[in-house]
Formats: sequence, structure tokens, C-alpha cells
Amino acid sequence: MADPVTFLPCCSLTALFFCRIIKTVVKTFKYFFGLRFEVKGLENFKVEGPAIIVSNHQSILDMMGLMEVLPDDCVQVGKKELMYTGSVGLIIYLGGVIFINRKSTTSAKMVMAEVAKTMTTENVKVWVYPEGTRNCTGDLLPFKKGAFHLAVQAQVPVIPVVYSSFTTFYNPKKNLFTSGKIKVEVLPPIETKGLTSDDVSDLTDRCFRTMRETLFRLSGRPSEAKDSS
Ligand SMILES: CCCCCCCC/C=C\CCCCCCCC(=O)SCCNC(=O)CCNC(=O)[C@H](O)C(C)(C)COP(=O)(O)OP(=O)(O)OC[C@H]1O[C@@H](n2cnc3c(N)ncnc32)[C@H](O)[C@@H]1OP(=O)(O)O
Ligand SMILES: CCCCCCCCCCCCCCCC(=O)OC[C@@H](O)COP(=O)(O)O
Repeated sequence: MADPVTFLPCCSLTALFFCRIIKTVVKTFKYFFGLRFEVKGLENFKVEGPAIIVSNHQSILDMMGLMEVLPDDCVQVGKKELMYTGSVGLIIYLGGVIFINRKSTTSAKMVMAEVAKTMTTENVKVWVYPEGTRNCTGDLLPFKKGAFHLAVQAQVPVIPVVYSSFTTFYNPKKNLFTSGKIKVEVLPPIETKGLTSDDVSDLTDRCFRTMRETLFRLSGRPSEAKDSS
């Protein structure tokens, strides 16, 4: 089956409408789950023009954390399987999610290249989970490079966002789910002006290191504990 084409309707009224509804509804979920969010650094989102936002991805609970900080002019990159989840797929499609096929690097790269062009003309930010999958271990998985290629191709800054580890209150394997506090930090933008594709690996490493340090700090875990770098 053909891969879905890139769809960046964030500027359209439909997407804005759906984003608002999703945000308002999902933001109320935290009261049922007993979760509190402590957000710092929101001023770092105030960059001129488009940007790539990268954050760690621990679980479906991230969708609540996403809505706590999501700028109005921002779309997310998601796996294309989400599009086939019935009404949820339809809602997030209408909300402007860009779907990629993770199993085909070629097709994902083509979609991302298209996004690089469109995000500049439409002046939107794009949110990518660079780990590429959910990971609730309290550490980061190695980053995929798509988000950073995208930032370099569009010559826009990368803004890292880090959510503290959920492991103290949430572990589906141990049936642990209690109330808890999630610390969120929006870090200062990392400029990419003048960088080329040769710099993507360095940029990826730099973001990874900064985000890992922040993750450990926010989660109260000493950074030397499991330092592989
Ligand atoms: C309580 C419940 C409440 C519920 C309510 C919720 C409401 C919510 C509403 C609405 C919100 C919806 C939100 C949805 C969110 C969904 C989240 C997800 O689905 S996360 C999974 C999908 N996202 C990703 O996978 C992105 C990250 N991945 C990437 O960027 C990858 O890089 C990707 C897919 C593009 C390629 O993956 P590779 O596995 O092939 O890995 P690589 O190592 O990065 O790439 C291979 C080679 O290709 C080059 N490459 C990659 N991208 C390139 C590019 N764009 N241009 C040129 N080269 C590129 C790389 O440099 C590398 O080459 P060299 O090793 O360096 O030689
Ligand atoms: C009008 C009523 C509006 C109600 C709003 C509710 C909308 C519900 C939308 C649910 C969106 C679900 C998004 C799931 C995101 C997610 O966490 O997907 C997992 C992927 O990242 C990674 O997948 P994997 O590799 O399997 O870990």
C-alpha cells in the first residue's frame, strides 16, 4: 500500500480546531490519573519562526505531558500505524500529525524532506520523538537522526524538551501506577544555521548528551550511575 503523503494542515482552521479540542480534553486527564506537571523554560519556545522540538518518549502518558507545553503552531511526527486506529487516528490526522513509515528509511526520509520545505513556508514547529519508540527505562535510547537532518535541511533551531522519569510511579510490568509529579524542562534552542549534513551526527550527539544529563538531573539520578559515554 502506498505510504500516506505528508499533510501539514496545522495552519488550516480544521487542524487548529482539532488541536484545541484535543489539547483541552487531554489536559484534563491528569486529574483522573493523579499526575502533576512542573514546567520550566517555556520561554525557550519563543524563537522566531519554525523549529524542531525533540523530547524523550516514555509511554502513552507522554500525550498528557505533550499537551501541557505544546505550542499552538506545532505538529507532531508519529508512526503511520497510529493512523489506522479508527477514530483516534482520524482525530490526530485532522489535528495535523505527520505520519512516517519507520520500517522504510527511504520513505521516511522523503516525507521528512517535504516537511523541511513545508514547515518553513507554513511557519510551523515540528515535534519529533528522536528515540523513535516508547522507552520507559529511566534512560534514553540512542537517537535516530531524522529530526536532526530535518533541522539542518530547514536551517532551523532544535529545542530539546525533557520529561523526568516515570519509573517511580509507573511500571506496567510490575502493575505499578500511582500518582506522581512529572518535571518538564524546555531547554534553550540549539542553532543549526550554517550546519550541513556532515554535522548531523555531532548535532545528534550534542542533543543526546544534553538531554540525558537533564533527564538524570530531573529524575534525581546521579549521571555517572549508568554513563556509557
Ligand atoms: C492518557 C492517554 C491520552 C491519550 C491522548 C493523546 C492525544 C494526542 C493527540 C495528538 C498527538 C499525537 C502525537 C503522536 C505521537 C506519536 C509518537 C510516535 O509515533 S514516535 C515514533 C515515530 N517517530 C519517529 O520514529 C521519529 C524518529 N525517527 C527518525 O527520525 C528516524 O531517523 C527515521 C524514521 C527518519 C529513520 O529511521 P532509521 O531507523 O532508518 O534510523 P536512522 O539511523 O536515523 O537513519 C538511517 C540513516 O538514514 C539517515 N537519515 C535519516 N533521516 C534522514 C533524512 N531526513 N535525510 C537524510 N538522511 C537521513 C541517517 O543519517 C542514517 O544514516 P547514517 O547512519 O548517518 O549514515
Ligand atoms: C473530541 C474528543 C477529543 C478527544 C481527544 C482524544 C484523542 C486521543 C488520541 C490518542 C492519540 C494516541 C497517540 C499515541 C502516541 C503513542 O504513544 O504512540 C506510540 C508511538 O509513539 C511509539 O510506538 P511504539 O514503537 O509501539 O512504542
